[in-house]
Parts: sequence; C-alpha cells; structure tokens
Amino acid sequence: MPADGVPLQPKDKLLTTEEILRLARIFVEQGVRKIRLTGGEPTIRRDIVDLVAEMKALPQLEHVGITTNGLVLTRLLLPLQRAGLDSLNISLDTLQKDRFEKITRRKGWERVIAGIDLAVQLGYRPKVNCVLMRNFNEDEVCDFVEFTRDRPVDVRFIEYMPFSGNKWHTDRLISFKETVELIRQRWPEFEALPNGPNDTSKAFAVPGFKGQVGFITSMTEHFCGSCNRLRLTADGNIKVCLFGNKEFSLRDAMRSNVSEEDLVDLIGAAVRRKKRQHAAFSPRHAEPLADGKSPNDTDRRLADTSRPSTIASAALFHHHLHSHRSQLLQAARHCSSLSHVNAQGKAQMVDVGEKPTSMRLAQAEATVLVGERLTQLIAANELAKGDVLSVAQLAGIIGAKRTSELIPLCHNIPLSSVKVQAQPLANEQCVRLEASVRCTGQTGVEMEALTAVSIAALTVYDMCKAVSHDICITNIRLLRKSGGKRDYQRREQS
Ligand SMILES: Nc1nc2c(ncn2[C@@H]2O[C@H](COP(=O)(O)OP(=O)(O)OP(=O)(O)O)[C@@H](O)[C@H]2O)c(=O)[nH]1
Ligand SMILES: C[S@@+](CC[C@H](N)C(=O)[O-])C[C@H]1O[C@@H](n2cnc3c(N)ncnc32)[C@H](O)[C@@H]1O
Ligand code: SF4
Repeated sequence: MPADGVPLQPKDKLLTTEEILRLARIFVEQGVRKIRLTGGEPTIRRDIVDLVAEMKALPQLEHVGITTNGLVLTRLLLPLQRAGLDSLNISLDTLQKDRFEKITRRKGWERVIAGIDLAVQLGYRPKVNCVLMRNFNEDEVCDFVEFTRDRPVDVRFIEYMPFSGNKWHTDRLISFKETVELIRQRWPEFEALPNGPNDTSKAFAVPGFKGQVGFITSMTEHFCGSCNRLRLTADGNIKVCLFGNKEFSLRDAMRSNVSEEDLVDLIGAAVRRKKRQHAAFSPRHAEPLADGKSPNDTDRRLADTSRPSTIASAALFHHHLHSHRSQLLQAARHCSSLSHVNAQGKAQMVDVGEKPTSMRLAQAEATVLVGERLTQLIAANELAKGDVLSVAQLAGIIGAKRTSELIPLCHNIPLSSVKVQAQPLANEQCVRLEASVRCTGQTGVEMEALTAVSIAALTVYDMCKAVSHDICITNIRLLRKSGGKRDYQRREQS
C-alpha cells in the first residue's frame, strides 16, 4: 500500500452486480470455463457471496476461484463455501507480523494466517501468493517453504513485476532459478512436479511435506505461449493481457444498450488481438533461461505500462449510429425522385428475389486528414482515448454489418467477410481506411463497404477530436466491385 493510499474509483464507474453476471454469462456461453474474482480486493464488494452463488448457477461454468488479501476470510469463507466457491488464493508476502504491517500499513497478519488455516479446515488447498523482492523478504524464502511442511497449502513465489508506480527495478527482481538454488541449499531433494497445460506456476515440493511450492516466473520465463486468460477490470474494461493497455469498455457498451451480438463481437475482436507474449517487454530475458537458451541482455526494457487508454467508443459509436440513422431517415422523406419509389410515391425496396446468386465483393476507401501531430500519435498508439486504429477497424466491421439499419432501402445481406484496414500515412498526414466486404447473394455489398469506411472514419474523428478539431474526412469512395451485373474498377486511385 503506497504511503498516500490509492485513489478509489467512484462507485458508479464500477460494474454493478447485474452487469458482472451478464458478462459472466456471455463469457461462459462463449466457452470460458473458469472465473477468478481478483482485484483490487474482491472481498470489499458487498455482493461477493451472491456473485459466487450466481456464477456457480451457470451450468457450463466449471470453476469459480477468488484471489484475496485474506483479511476478512474468517468472516466470509464459510458463506463463500456455501455459495460454491471452488478454490482460493491468498496473498501474503511475509510471515513476520511487523513486516506485514509495514507493507500493508495495517494490522491483520494474524487474521490472514487464521484465514489460511480456516481454508484448510474447510477442505480447501489454498494457494499462498508471495511476491519476492530483494532486500525486502528474500530472507523468508525458507520460512515459506517450511510453512508447507505440515499444511496442505501451495506457497507460490511470484517474480516481482513492473506495474505503473511500483518502483520496479531489475535489481529488486529475484528470479525463479535463484530462488530454487537458495531452497536447494537447505533441501537438496527439492523436486519439480508435473504442471497443467495453462498453469501460471511451476510446481515443486520437498518430498514428505504436506504442501508444495510453486514459482510464477512471469519475468524470467514468461508463460504467454500457453496463456488463455482474459481479464475484466472492476470498471468493465476487457484486457487480453495483464500488461496490455485497456481494451474496450464493456461497461460503456452495455450502458449504451449495444446488442448482445455486438457485445460478443467486441469481446471477440479483443481476443483476436491477443499477442503471443506480453506487450510490455522486449522479447529479451533477464537471465539464462531454464531451457538453455542464451540471454542477450540483462537489462530488461520496459514499455510504458502506465499509458492511459480509455476506449469508450462503443457508447459513442452507438450514439453516432442513432443520430446518423435519424438524419438519413429525414433525408429519405424529401427524396421523391429516387428509383426506390413505387407508383404511389412510397419508398420501396427493389425486389432482388429473381436475381441470380453470386459471390460479390466490394472495396471502398476513406481518408481522414488529421495533420502531422495526430498522425504521429496514432502511429505510436499514444492517444489518451486508446488504440485508434483497432477501434476504427472494429467500428468499420460493425458498420458494415449494420448497413441495412442505417441506409433505409438497403437489403439486409448476410455477409461472409468484412475486412477493414486502418493505416496512418506519415507523408500524407492522414489515416487511410480501406474496407473489403464479401457475400454470396442476390445483391451486392458496395453500400456495406462504403458504410464500413464511413463509420471507421467517424470513429477516427471521435477518438482524435480531444487533440484537434482540424480533421477532415474525405475521399469516401468505391474502389472496385465484382460479382453483380456490372463489375466496376476505379481507374485513378490516388
Ligand atoms: N503474466 C501473467 N501473470 C499472471 C497472470 N495471471 C496471474 N498471474 C500471476 O500470478 C499471480 C497470482 O495470481 P492469482 O490471482 O493467484 O491467479 P492464478 O495464478 O492465475 O491462479 P490459479 O488459477 O490458481 O492458477 C499474479 O500476481 C501474477 O503474478 C497472467 O495472466 N499473466
Ligand atoms: C493484485 S492482487 C489482487 C487480489 C487481492 N487484492 C490480493 O491481495 O490477493 C493479485 C496478486 O497479484 C500479486 N501482485 C501484486 N503486485 C505484484 C507485482 N508487482 N508483481 C507480481 N505480483 C504482484 C499479489 O501479490 C496477488 O497475489
Ligand atoms: S500474455 Fe499477458 S496475460 Fe498472458 S501470460 Fe503473458 S503477460 Fe500474462
């Protein structure tokens, strides 16, 4: 706990019980089988027991766990167990009462130990998380191993990770290998055990001890290759990586009544951007790897993990859709000479039922002139609102899918593919957007491609307008289309 405490989020920014449960249901329907409630500190939520009970009622969910500072377990663990809690991890960085009070700036060490013992009595095999820091608690490594002699607990040593403001430094990191060597000086028989496919920790034990020891080697041997985790912050942002920027505000999407289908799309798009390894570091390792690969640098490079990036565009996007739609409907009422008008002067859709089915493709582009500074900020992904290019891409995809709702007489066409590319061009000081839409049907998809780039362009505007209003959306145009009665190819494309 920092000396000045930590700023708390206003309550209305946090997800409500209903919002958490709705997202839990959606995630489970999409294939998630384990949910861990962590934090922040999950036990400060008054609804924590109800949350566990409601989640356990989701038929396909196999496991609900919690990670807690353990301070109120003696009061809460029994109700949590009755609610169905499957497992618990308790954070404890020291076995010394005074040191605990120094780290946490509060009393309560005895309560945490009592919470661990209660968990054991109730039949759990709790995991005890201990972050090792040099010149701080490294002298307790063997005490923690000793803690596993008579208790069926899994003590896990976590390599100290850099998070914004925690004064991380390479020198403070105590590596997995170093810790194992230290333990083997006292217990030479300390042995490795098998691990599960997506475990964060490497299991070890002293033969004969009731408990075991694990190592979470996020820094020296990252396990990103087998990482299958998604993270949802207390205020509703989905993060596909612990070290990544915030992704989308699912809270804002839900509060602006985005449909469930679009919510699933937002989640899917975030998941597809999950990288092979964590974003915050160069691929270099801090020291020789256990698998024998040689390191090339001991100086770990950190990217800026504290960069703010609130992406609340789902809400704004929804707003655009609605205002855009009513403007368009108004315009349609004044257009009496359209071909989509019947003999009585009423608007009608063209009946495409007789047309042959064919594979149709349309490509369109748009250019957003943003100026030099914004082009640089976008390229470096340094805008406060978040990752402009990814959000624009996603908005374009949603736009293509919603075209028939926006353009009054457009058919609702099942699309087989929508691809949107967003590229900052340094020389032209612009973002170029290109959409490519495909379907197999009786009418084409040029409106879908044009809508995709238009919505993507508006999204770029929306995410940049805090920096400058000197932005111009231009050159929204069809590039080519094929598969219908007449193909089209734009000649001059600059
Ligand atoms: N790099 C990385 N580290 C993680 C991730 N999840 C958990 N950890 C590390 O594991 C520590 C303990 O996290 P816990 O909340 O106990 O969760 P867990 O280890 O995933 O728990 P289990 O489900 O019991 O394996 C964290 O402090 C991190 O150091 C992750 O997704 N990526
Ligand atoms: C952030 S806490 C949140 C849950 C809960 N409040 C708790 O104390 O367990 C989750 C885990 O992250 C660990 N953790 C916190 N800061 C860390 C750091 N800089 N490096 C590695 N692990 C860290 C904690 O020790 C804890 O086990
Ligand atoms: S990809 Fe991110 S979340 Fe997954 S293990 Fe690596 S750091 Fe953790």
